[in-house]
Amino acid sequence: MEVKMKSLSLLTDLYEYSMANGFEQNLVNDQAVFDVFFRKVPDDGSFVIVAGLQQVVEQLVQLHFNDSDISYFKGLNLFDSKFLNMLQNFEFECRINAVPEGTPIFPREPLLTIEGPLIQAQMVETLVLNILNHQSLIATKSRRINFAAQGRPVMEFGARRAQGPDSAIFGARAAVIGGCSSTSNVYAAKQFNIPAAGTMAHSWIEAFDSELESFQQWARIYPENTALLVDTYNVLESGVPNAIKVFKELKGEGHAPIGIRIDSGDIGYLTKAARKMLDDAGFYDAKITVSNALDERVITSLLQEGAPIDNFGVGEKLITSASSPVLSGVYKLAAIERNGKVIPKLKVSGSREKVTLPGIKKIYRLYKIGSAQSFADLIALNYEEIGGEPLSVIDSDPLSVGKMHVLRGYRAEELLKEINLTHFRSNDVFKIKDYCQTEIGKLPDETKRLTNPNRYTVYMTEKLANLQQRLLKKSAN
Ligand SMILES: Nc1ncnc2c1ncn2[C@@H]1O[C@H](COP(=O)(O)OP(=O)(O)OP(=O)(O)O)[C@@H](O)[C@H]1O
Ligand SMILES: O=P(O)(O)OC[C@H]1O[C@H](OP(=O)(O)OP(=O)(O)O)[C@H](O)[C@@H]1O
Ligand SMILES: O=C(O)c1cccnc1
Repeated sequence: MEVKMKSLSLLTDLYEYSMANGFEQNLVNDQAVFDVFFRKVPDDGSFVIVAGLQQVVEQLVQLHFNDSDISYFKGLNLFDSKFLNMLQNFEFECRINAVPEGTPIFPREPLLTIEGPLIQAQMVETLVLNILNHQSLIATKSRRINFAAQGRPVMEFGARRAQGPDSAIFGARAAVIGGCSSTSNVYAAKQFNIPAAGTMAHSWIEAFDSELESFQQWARIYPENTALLVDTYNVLESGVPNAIKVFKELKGEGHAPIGIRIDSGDIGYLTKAARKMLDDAGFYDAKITVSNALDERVITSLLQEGAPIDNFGVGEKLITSASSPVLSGVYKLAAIERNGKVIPKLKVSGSREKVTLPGIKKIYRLYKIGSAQSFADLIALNYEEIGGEPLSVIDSDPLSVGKMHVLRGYRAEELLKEINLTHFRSNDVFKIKDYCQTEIGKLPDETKRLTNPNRYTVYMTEKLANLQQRLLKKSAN
């Protein structure tokens, strides 16, 4: 049985409840639509891999407030008794549309929308962002690291250096969505049905009187799983020769060794020399695993210099997204529904980049007819017919020149899907990983490279652009 995340109803910023309490007294019957989107991709990449929807849904459907929560709220002396009564009998009534986990998504596109009573939709902002921002950040980092590894398996090794237990557990899940093949984190492996993997620590080797004896004892206990850590004393003079001795003994007993792990020093030089030694001894199939503060930059450099590496173990730089540790996904009001009328909302800001896209929207991935490769995305108002031709669109990037284009001969695939909250079944993480790889496969190659990727165009329809302009003008009056 799958273990669920603990209830996090109070994982919120106080102001969500201060506003909700105020809305209860003012706009109690208003419905709202909020969009989750981000403006900047970590590591200057071109897309984010969305992850965390399963945990968002688990949290929202079980959102409730027990007696101790209510008495805590009472003690704050901020909230009206009507509001506290509502919390006591709380049932989440909002509808959610979201892109499936594993979808690559671009700046300004709503990747999740929440529609329902204003009070409720406001209350869940912090929790929704907390979950989506974390898992999407790590899935995005994992995609980069796995892209650099060019298909070689990457084991997630980060539990000891993650920022606390939840980052380790949900980070491991996100790392698999982004491309990792296994995790050393046993809790995450059990919870999410991920293969648990690992080798040994230096302490195993140090604990014995000699390196050779430590290897022999390991081989005796795990004859079918002998990956020996060869860098405790001296990789080429001691570690690899001792590993070869043990592999020969194992071979005599009919077992095939797994290989070696190198965790320090010049990995390029050491793996080449170790590969030669293993091959000279006839152990062509013994795999070389490396670790030590690896990330996409180091992995790219190692593979460029021809390092014969079969597997990577990646911890701290992945689980903390060390080189770019923030995904600033935001939660913005797109519309209010009052007395059956939809009123689009816009946040105007000093910076053009921060002006929001008003109204209830849908997003589409666009393909030329007959092509499996997408050329752009499109943000449209929810009542627009997309797929008919021709369609007037404009680049949604606030820094673009703002020229209108006419799209012809395209196919549009809608990305936001309504989530059935009562019968939501999350996919297996490996299914999500496969889906992620398929979806990335549909994007232009230039958008995927690690350095200076080409910006992928996200259009908005003329109608949406006009609405934004109209509201901007109105706000200036
Ligand atoms: N040939 C290489 N090309 C690029 N980066 C490398 C190469 N070999 C190792 N590295 C990376 O360089 C960094 C070296 O870090 P550091 O100096 O801490 O390692 P170290 O010398 O093995 O020390 P320690 O034993 O403390 O880990 C690591 O991130 C490692 O993965
Ligand atoms: O470098 P990372 O990408 O985070 O990968 C995980 C690191 O954790 C271990 O080191 P540690 O020194 O904690 O323990 P050890 O004695 O097993 O090497 C392992 O040997 C890796 O170096
Ligand atoms: O199993 C391993 O080799 C491992 C696990 C966690 C961290 N470093 C290495």
